[in-house]
Amino acid sequence: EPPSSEEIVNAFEAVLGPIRTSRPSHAKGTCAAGHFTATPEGTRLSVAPVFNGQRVATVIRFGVGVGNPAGPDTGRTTRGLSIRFEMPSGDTWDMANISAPIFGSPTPEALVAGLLARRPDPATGQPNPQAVAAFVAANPATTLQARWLAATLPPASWATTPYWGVNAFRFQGADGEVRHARWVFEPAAGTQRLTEEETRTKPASFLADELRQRVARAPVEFDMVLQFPAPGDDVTNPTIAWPDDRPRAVVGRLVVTEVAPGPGGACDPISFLQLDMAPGVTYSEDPTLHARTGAYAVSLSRRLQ
Ligand code: HEM
Repeated sequence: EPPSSEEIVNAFEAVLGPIRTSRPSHAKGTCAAGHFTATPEGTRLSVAPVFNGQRVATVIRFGVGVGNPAGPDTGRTTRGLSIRFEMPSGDTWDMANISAPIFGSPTPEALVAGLLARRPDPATGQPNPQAVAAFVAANPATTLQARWLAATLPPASWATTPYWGVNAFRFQGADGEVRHARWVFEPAAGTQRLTEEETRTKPASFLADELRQRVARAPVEFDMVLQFPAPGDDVTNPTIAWPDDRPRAVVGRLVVTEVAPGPGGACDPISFLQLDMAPGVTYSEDPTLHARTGAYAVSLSRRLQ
């Protein structure tokens, strides 16, 4: 039995305290807006309306993978790119992507157990080191994302990192064929990272102003790229990336044209609910994907109370 959405959000609260107004994950963020247009290849590979080749308006949120809205922009955590596609029909499609190719838990069970193992001990206010060590020893897959992040300098800008969707999905093409794929948003500006020294000297909050200045000069753009698995590649485990040499297809371009002048905005009182969208883009068998939407909805209802 996987954990319920309430049990998942309760586990975040056990570590961070009750959810008030900010998200328990990617608590820090800035709203933006823009548009997305599928390439002809995207229209061929998915019959979902978002890939029909027309310009689709988007609500965007750039985030920092911290539990505290005042957390630093310089830490070895993920950055986020969340997108709500608003179809002219009024339908929406949401996604929330991160600046790492892998997730920190192979299953929702491991996510909940990992959070509970890190709950502060009432006596010390700190997690119990034995409980954390025992959990990690029993769940080595939960260390892979942290190891990737420790070995990779943080992005110099929200505009200069790839953002991976991480979970695999099933794309139904115009030919009726259903193909598993993962996506990544590749920055048109190229990948640029902070230097080791900048991770110590940059202010705790620089990403929002950097993006505002950048977008004031010219739109910030990303290519949406699909990656297809080879036989034997695991479509169910988000802690393992598929090798780089797998076939890829550029399916669309995201253009960021506006950044909110300060905190708040259209991205704040919503949650990016990754729904199972039939037809065109549906869930794979990855169990963490199935756990997301319900947990995001419970989190949203608690932070809007
Ligand atoms: C077991 C799987 C997962 C669970 C239970 C989970 C849980 C959550 C929750 C509760 C939130 C806060 C939602 C809100 O209040 O609106 C959140 C946000 C977020 N998650 Fe996940 N998550 C999971 C997997 C993932 C994966 C695989 C990714 C990577 C692509 C990811 C990326 C994000 C991002 C970027 C946000 C911030 C969204 C925003 O900007 O509003 N999550 N997650």
